[in-house]
Amino acid sequence: MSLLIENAMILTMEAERAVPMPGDLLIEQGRIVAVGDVSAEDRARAVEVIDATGLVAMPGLVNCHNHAAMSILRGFSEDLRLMEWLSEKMWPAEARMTEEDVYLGTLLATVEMIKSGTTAFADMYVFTNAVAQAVVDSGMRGVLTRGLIDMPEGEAVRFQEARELLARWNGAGDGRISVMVGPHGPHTCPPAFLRRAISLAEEFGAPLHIHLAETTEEVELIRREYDRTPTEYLHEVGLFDHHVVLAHSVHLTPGDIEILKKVGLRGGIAHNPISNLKLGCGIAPIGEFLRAGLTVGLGTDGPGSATTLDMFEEMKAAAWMQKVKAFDPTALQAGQVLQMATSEGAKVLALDEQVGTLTVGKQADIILVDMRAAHLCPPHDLTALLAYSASGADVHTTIVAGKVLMRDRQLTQLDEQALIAEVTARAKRITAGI
Ligand SMILES: CSC[C@H]1O[C@@H](n2cnc3c(O)ncnc32)[C@H](O)[C@@H]1O
Ligand SMILES: [Zn+2]
Repeated sequence: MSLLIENAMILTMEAERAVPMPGDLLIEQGRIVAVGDVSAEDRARAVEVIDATGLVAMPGLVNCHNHAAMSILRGFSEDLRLMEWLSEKMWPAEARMTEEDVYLGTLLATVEMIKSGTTAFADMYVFTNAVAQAVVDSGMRGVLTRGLIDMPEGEAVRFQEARELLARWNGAGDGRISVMVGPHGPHTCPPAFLRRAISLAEEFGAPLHIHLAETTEEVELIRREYDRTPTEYLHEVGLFDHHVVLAHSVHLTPGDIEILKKVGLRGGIAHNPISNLKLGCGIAPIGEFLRAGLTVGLGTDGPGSATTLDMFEEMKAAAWMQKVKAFDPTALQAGQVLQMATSEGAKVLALDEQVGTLTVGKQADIILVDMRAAHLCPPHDLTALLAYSASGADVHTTIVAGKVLMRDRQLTQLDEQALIAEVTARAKRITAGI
């Protein structure tokens, strides 16, 4: 099966200052086999042709941190501090959620992501068989973890689910699913618990994904408990000997950044600017991370804290926040946030051999963005327009592993209205009285 995308402006994202070039893309067996000039002979083999006149073809966006099923809790509880929001609202609601709720919530989130140009996402949640099944059914690419929190009861069950995710789902969905180990965070994972999670990762040769230094409360708590910063704590327990995704990392000190630099951190930071804004967490020191040579990707966080899963909004917020933090409009530029949302995000999630750039041999995770709109005119600088002026609603077509999941804004696999009705009905039961 081969798919030809012709007459596109192609942004390969192979370099920060990549310049869009006119041309075609040929996809065979789910992979990119030609970029730019496609020979007449190759064109003739195409079974399906998409005319991309007026559209930019670029790598699908990579969301490095999500709790997708929380779409079922979106808008249920707002304007609270993180610890209060989690312990008084989210965790009681999650305790009522069934496997089917998680499946449908995740599937609804995939609709939103596909419609706004995300092709791969990292997730941390519970009932992960259901999360994985939703990823398979959606056609998206997922990097999944079973979130592990130290609680008085059920530790064996949580670790059993994490183990099952690793053993059963890694590589599933024709290789679209990969699995990491997900200790939730420094304040929810004491040392022995964290070591158990690391051992599990070592057993399966899997990377890890964890929240880090999201709030000043967390920093104070870890200081009181261990007389360390959260980063020092994780370092001492041995987390940084592995490929690790560090979500948030808002309150890292220069010493913490030095630690990550010294260990030659494999993986990187999943920066969630809108969630950090909305929860009043602060502004992560992205400029310092980049100067230290760390890899930084973008994420939304869960739909409860992020409001939407639109990665175009995250690109804007990331740039604006760094500019205002530094009082410097040259801080974090358009090309950099586009890289964070594509090629750099793929590195953070250990997906860079497969996706993140439009390169021959990589998986065909591609989006077409419709530039034929008043807010995307005139085309002086397509990179700046994509980073600062476009939104998820401008995504015309979304392709994962060569399969078209949305064509001309019509979903090909999922029934959005049916999912909305199902999730709306379930949300009432979950949140009643909390
Ligand atoms: C045990 S699965 C993951 C767990 O994380 C919770 N969560 C959602 N958003 C955040 C956030 O911003 N910081 C920390 N934890 C978060 C979610 O409710 C799940 O319980
Ligand atoms: Zn999170």
